[in-house]
Amino acid sequence: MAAETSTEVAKTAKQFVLKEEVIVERQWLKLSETTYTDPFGKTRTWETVKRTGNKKGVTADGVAVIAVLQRTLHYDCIVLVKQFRPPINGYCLEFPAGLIEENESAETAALRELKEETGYKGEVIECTPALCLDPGMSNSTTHIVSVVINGDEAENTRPKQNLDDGGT
Ligand SMILES: Nc1ncnc2c1ncn2[C@H]1C[C@H](O)[C@@H](COP(=O)(O)OP(=O)(O)O)O1
Repeated sequence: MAAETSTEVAKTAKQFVLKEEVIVERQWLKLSETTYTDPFGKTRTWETVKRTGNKKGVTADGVAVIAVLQRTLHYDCIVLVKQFRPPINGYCLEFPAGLIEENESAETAALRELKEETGYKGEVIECTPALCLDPGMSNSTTHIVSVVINGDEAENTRPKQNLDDGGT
């Protein structure tokens, strides 16, 4: 690595957002122009995507569930769901996931989404803090929730999905 020389400008300025202007807002998402200061104190802009709405009593936008299915005489399995995702015009194999509802805890949302998307009833083991998985584009946050499923229990032997319509 090159040694710092006296001609270089020190990157010392504390960075912060000055303003945010909404360019377009629709039902689910909005695109904004975020004006912020760079490390040298210069004003710059960023294109930012945020979810619309201001849900009360939630600690993140969504949850993703790492669910381990445990059954006697079987290897443990991680449960994934296959879903069509319009932004990529293709199908994804994903952890069961979804948006947290108003005043719902991450743990409750995780078990609800797991039940809706896979039919399994799980038990929460661990939950991460809210994680921002794509901060270069969005402020959207997710809790990753670890769950175990007792596959020997009667209600987990023939799980059935129970999805809503999805989309608009
Ligand atoms: N960008 C978007 N465009 C259209 N519908 C959206 C959307 N983001 C979310 N939705 C809708 C679709 C779903 O009916 C609903 C909630 O989705 P979800 O099941 O909680 O999350 P996920 O899509 O991760 O499974 O929100």
